[in-house]
Amino acid sequence: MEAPMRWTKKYGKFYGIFEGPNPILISTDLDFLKEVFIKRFSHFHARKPFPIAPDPNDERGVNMVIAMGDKWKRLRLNTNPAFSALKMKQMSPLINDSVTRLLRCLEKRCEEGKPFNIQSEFQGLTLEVIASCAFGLSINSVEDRNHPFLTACRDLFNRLGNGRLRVLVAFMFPEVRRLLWKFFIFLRLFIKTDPFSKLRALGFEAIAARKAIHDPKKRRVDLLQLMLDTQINSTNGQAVSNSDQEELSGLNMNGETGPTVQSSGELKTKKIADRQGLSEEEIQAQANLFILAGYETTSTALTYTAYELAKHPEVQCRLQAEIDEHFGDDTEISYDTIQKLTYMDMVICEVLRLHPIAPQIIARQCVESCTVNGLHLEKGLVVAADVWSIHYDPELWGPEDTFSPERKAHRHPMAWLPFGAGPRNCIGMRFALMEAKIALAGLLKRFSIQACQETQIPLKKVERATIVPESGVIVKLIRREM
Ligand code: HEM
Repeated sequence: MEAPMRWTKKYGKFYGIFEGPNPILISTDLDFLKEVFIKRFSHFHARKPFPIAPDPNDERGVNMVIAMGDKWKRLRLNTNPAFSALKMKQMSPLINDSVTRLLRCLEKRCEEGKPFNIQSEFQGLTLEVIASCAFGLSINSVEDRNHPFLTACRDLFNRLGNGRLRVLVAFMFPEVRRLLWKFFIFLRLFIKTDPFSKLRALGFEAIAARKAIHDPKKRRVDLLQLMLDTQINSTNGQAVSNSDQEELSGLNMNGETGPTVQSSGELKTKKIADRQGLSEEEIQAQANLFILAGYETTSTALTYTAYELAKHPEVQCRLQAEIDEHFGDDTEISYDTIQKLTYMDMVICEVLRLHPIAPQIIARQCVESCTVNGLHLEKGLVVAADVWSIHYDPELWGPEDTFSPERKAHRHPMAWLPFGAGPRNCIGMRFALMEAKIALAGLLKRFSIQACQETQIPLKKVERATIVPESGVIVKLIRREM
């Protein structure tokens, strides 16, 4: 976590490291990063290769994070509409249901009057929400902390943090990556109880269950259904609905240069092929990915927010005033009202600036040699943003590195990177922010979060697949006078 910050202080805005034999250029030069991530995207559309992963061009079972080139573009084009503002609004009642259950649990915590780890409450919430939206499953992990789905996901994230030796071997000898991956797939044929296999099986079950529903009145609007609809639409020769065309125009291999998908190199405009619907294997792979990408990240964002609010009661009071002004006694926290909470937005932005959750993934691989701002970059080179140094840069954010939501009025498009940047940024950003805001509005309307003796300040963090508090965040809840 701290190493790139130290190196940036020592070597400046550009320097290189090797991961095994693989060269990585690390930079904090915002204009250069803007070229790589946004403007020259057609030369940098691949991610840094994952140490142990399937072949990115593999037709089956590749998810959007791993896929490259035309394969990635087709997955993203087909999935983007599911994350539009309209679809978020339609999905928000599902989130509200889970938040209502969360509030009942928090009511009990408050009555007990004892300190508790708020991270595990948020984990129950975000897993329930993403399982509902990505798989159509009702798992009630908000109340049932030992739900097999929740334990499988926790187990999976703990495992992702282990296996450093495997990762080291894969970095040192890139040619064994695919072999290692095939070996693990082979093992899974026999060990059907591992969390990956469980998730995969659940994904296929969910697709089959959804396909068996023929009554349009029973149709749910969720991520799974919207991905299945791409199959129907493409059979009709209409891969995406007209209302989604606008959303799709935002995805552009050329970054900022206009709505048409065009590029140099191998990425050509292939409108029909791009919009060909998703296969079942692909839907299952994306649904699994959403569980992994949406569960721990969003619960961690909520946990860091609780930590900062507990430490800064004055910010919490101002946020509560904003929530009271907009919500009155309504029980349902509507999507439209959430959009009006400008201070809430500033608070979350500031939390994610101080606590980036997945900065290590914000990197691109050069797929075609080129020169960017006078620097020649060879095909295969990985360019990574040093997110920590950028987020804590006093020239960008002012001399204080304390929590101060008001400072948001900013800046360069590459100065704030919690969700990455460019056409390959986080597809779930809108979803995560909506969920976090609904949860916080519900919570802060009824309770105040209070730091106590057990609250670890400063917070120790640990780097696993994401960067999380080492032992959660312990707080107390106090009921508000209404
Ligand atoms: C606070 C919560 C979240 C954070 C901080 C976060 C962060 C990130 C980051 C940093 C990236 C890499 C972006 C880049 O390389 O430019 C990413 C990618 C991604 N995220 Fe998120 N994420 C969050 C929530 C979610 C949710 C809820 C979902 C799905 C429901 C999701 C799905 C994805 C996917 C599929 C990608 C890969 C996109 C691609 O390669 O085209 N994320 N996320």
